Amino acid sequence: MTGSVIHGGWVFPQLSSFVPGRLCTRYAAIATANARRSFGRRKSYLFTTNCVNNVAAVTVASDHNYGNKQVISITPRVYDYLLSNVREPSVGSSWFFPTGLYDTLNTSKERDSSALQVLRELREETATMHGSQMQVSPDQAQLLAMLVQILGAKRCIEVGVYTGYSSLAVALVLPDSGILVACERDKNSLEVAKKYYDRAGVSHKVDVRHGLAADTLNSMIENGEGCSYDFAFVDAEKRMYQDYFELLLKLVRAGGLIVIDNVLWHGKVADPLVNDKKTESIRSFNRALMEDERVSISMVCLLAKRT
Ligand SMILES: C[S@@+](CC[C@H](N)C(=O)[O-])C[C@H]1O[C@@H](n2cnc3c(N)ncnc32)[C@H](O)[C@@H]1O
Repeated sequence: MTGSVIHGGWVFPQLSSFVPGRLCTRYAAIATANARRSFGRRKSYLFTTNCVNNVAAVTVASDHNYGNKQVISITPRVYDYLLSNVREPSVGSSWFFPTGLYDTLNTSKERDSSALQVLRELREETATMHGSQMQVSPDQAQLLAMLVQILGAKRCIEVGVYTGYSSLAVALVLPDSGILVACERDKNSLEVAKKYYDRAGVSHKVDVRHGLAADTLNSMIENGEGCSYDFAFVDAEKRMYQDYFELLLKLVRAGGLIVIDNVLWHGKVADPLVNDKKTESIRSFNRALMEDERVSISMVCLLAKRT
């Protein structure tokens, strides 16, 4: 079975030579699963995202290796510009397109203006917390939400919720009948997430699962939920990526989408001098994906600046 491979996105050659301590790259790939032995023929997509944090300068000239495209410098100014074009909700804005959240919220004037700001408020509260750099950036959240909408997803899974920013972005665009299974091992973070699900009026769409994500995913499979999900986002333990991927391939339907974060891992995967366990594990995961004919993949790079 042959899977089509989509290669898109941005290239950061010689990444390790650019202020490596200040670069944090995340990557994601899109994969199409063409076949599953135990679940029959299927097609799903895996999408992985990158984030480059605090990039001082990434300067690369045009090069025929990159199709004569110039790899642009990403500076804080460029990233600020990008962020200024993100529709994170603010009062009166219809960030998330004509369907989903905004329509729902408009049915209740009371909820309207406050709920539209919930993501922003969650981000602000998270910024004061330990581990806040783990949260996806507004542009990443917007992309996740858009992918969910394009897919028409109703049943979603998130592995690694933290305080809930990415899961809230997804839940907000799900239809009222939609569900997001939110897997997280840290109870305290989940308390924050639940508070904001409530405030945004999406608690009924989020099935919070406290515990180790692999256990939760396994129990969902045992529960007969195979091939019943449209979308999954993975943003948890890096050394578990291959396991999460295999479990999610069983849970996500043919034609579904799996998004995997952090696959460039601060640029370390491209640096031969870095050989720690997490980096090695992500490298090996990326290599395996390249060979995996069950899926079509696409690696893209998103930018995020640490606060
Ligand atoms: C990068 S953060 C997730 C950020 C989140 N997606 C957001 O945008 O705010 C990773 C989270 O995964 C959780 N995590 C790590 N390993 C886990 C595991 N084995 N099972 C469940 N959650 C796990 C951590 O507690 C942490 O909250």
